[in-house]
Amino acid sequence: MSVLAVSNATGLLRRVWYLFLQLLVILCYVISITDADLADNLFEGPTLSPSRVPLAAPAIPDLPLPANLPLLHKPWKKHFSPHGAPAFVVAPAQPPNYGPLITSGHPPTSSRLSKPSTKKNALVPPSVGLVDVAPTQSGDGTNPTGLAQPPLSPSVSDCCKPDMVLKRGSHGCHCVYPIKLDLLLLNVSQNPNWNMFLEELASQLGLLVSQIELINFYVLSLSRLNISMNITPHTGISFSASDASAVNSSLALRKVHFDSTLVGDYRLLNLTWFEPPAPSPAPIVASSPMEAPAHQSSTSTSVGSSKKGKHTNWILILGIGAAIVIISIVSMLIICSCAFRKGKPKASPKETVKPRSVDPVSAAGSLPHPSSTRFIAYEELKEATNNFEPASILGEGGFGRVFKGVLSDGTSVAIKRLTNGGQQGDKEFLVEVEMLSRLHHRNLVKLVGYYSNRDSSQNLLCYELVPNGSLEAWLHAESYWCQPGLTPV
Ligand SMILES: Nc1ncnc2c1ncn2[C@@H]1O[C@H](COP(=O)(O)OP(=O)(O)OP(=O)(O)O)[C@@H](O)[C@H]1O
Repeated sequence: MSVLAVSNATGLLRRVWYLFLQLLVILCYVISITDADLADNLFEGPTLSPSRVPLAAPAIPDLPLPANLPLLHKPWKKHFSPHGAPAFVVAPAQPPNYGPLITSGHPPTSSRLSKPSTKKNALVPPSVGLVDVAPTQSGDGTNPTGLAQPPLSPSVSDCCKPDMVLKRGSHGCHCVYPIKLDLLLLNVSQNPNWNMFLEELASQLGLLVSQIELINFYVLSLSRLNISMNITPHTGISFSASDASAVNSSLALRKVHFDSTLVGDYRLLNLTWFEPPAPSPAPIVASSPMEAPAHQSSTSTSVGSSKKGKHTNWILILGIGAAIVIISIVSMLIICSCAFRKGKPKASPKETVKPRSVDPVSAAGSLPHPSSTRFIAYEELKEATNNFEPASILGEGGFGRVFKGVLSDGTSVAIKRLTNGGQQGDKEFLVEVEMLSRLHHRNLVKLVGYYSNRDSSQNLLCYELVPNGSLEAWLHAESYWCQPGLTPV
């Protein structure tokens, strides 16, 4: 393989290597981005727990979520955090700011709040529940406000999976994914009709009353109440994105109006939309009750799903990386093979010079002749020097005698007849002719032409005649011209 081809291949390899490094950098960047997403997912995991529903919601725009929420990459649940959540509102996940008006019938304990979405036999309609669970009315000392408690659903068991609740009115353990709502009621009357409240809420949200379950409440002041509820889907196991968005929109923009004699104005503190974790419906019936707290179960489930996502992402990253490496290697091989193929014709500098500068054979038995100067027939040279008569000798050098002559076109020339140098001499002669024919300088005698015949071992060079003899002749005139066979020009 020639030096040229090797250097070309090295350059290409270097380029391919740079390309490979660039791809590697891009891959690292992709990995870092994906890692950030993974970190986000992991961070987000625990927040999926119903017990960690954020109350101090981040600021969000006033506008409700669009009706067509993205269905791809759906989170397991979505928080529709309304705007303007009052800072003094007590988070459901945190110990409420109990004042002297805490109701005694159903003290809102944090343990209840940690499992808001699981209920046992919550099949009692609100009206019945109201009768069953309503606390003692005002004036009993336990509830100084005299506020009638909302009809909370009975306590529950852990029949359902995390984030799921029992569907009201169903038989067995029929679990569904709810929408969790936290409303701040700003002007609750002394003795509100909670049934009417639920009816108004359900009708304006396009729901059935049986779909709404009140799960907790905090009394914040004389007329303020923080109430939590689950809304279960009428059909299927979860709400669609558009349904959830519609509920969020209606409440966030306060399109739902309650009778002023009931609860007055309100604020949507939090809305959480739960969804099945996979596109395929989640199993409806849970296998066994869970001993662990719902918070832990849910958290572990979330982390598990995050791990699944992480695993999938890593497979994707590894796949992309492997593809890049394979493509790089294949490209490198292709480029190398192309380079070597290109390098072959350029075999060697020696070989490249010959075909370019030497013509095909001009006489039988002769080597290829140089094209850069004129080939003069032997007969013409013979004629020009009178058959190389001794009288035309100009001098003699190391390679042979030099004859004075006149070519057929009248050019006076000095013809150097080289002594036999053998086949190797022929080669060297032709190379020299090639070189001499390309040399042009005012102090150099111009080569007019040449004659070469390998068979007869005749090699002659024909120069321009330099009149007035040589410098040596002028310096040593007598001794020079006295040499036998030499005559002044
Ligand atoms: N172009 C020329 N015109 C006139 N005379 C020439 C020319 N070339 C050579 N001569 C004469 O022929 C003699 C021999 O020349 P040649 O070139 O063969 O040998 P050289 O240069 O003297 O020595 P060497 O053989 O070592 O190169 C020269 O001394 C010169 O007198």
